[in-house]
Amino acid sequence: MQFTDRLYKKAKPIWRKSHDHPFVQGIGHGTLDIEKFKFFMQQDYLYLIDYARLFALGSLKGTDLKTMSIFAKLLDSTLNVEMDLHRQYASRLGISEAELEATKAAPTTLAYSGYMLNVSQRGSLADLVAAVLPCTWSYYEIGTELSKIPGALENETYGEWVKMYASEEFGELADWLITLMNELAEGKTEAELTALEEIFLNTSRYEYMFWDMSYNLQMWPTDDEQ
Ligand SMILES: Cc1ncc(CN)c(N)n1
Repeated sequence: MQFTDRLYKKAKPIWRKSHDHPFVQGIGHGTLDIEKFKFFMQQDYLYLIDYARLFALGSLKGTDLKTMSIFAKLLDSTLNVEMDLHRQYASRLGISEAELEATKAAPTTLAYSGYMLNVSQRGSLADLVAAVLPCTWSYYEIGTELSKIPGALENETYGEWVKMYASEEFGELADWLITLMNELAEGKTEAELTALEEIFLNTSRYEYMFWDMSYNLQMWPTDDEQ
């Protein structure tokens, strides 16, 4: 059994909750309230800025040119393909690029990005990959699953989103990170593997919280005006 099989098995109940979340199902069935999607897009844009930074850090921590160049590809793809989808959606939804970048981070966005960056900055390349893997892998799984719902890919509002995350190109990025995770896990002690597993489970939990935050338009409970 590969290390990522073990991770997948452990995280499955959490991932299942994300798949079944009304936000995710609403995208697949085209029934999601557009205000919730707008909120998600803006928060996700902020999240992706830090997610891109993680790939830059991966390139820095990589010890061979192949690893460095694949992280560079992940960085480019995040900044110029995935975030472009957000920019296009924002323009369709009447949000300017300046507004997108000036979005105030919600507590879950801040906590999730902060956790990933903290683990990756003070840890090893294996810690970094364990932190980002649920993001890429679970989105590919969600995209693929939603793409099987009749009409999901053709939906006027959410079809492009489903297409992006179900695409072969996005799947290749997830596959590459899976392979790297298994390579980096080789020779590690059980205690080290358990620590990686905990990071993977934590970002899986944050993934669920991100859907839930977006569905509930959850900002700071302390501020009246957001
Ligand atoms: C919160 C979150 N997690 C993952 C992804 C996929 N890159 C994303 N866009 N947003």
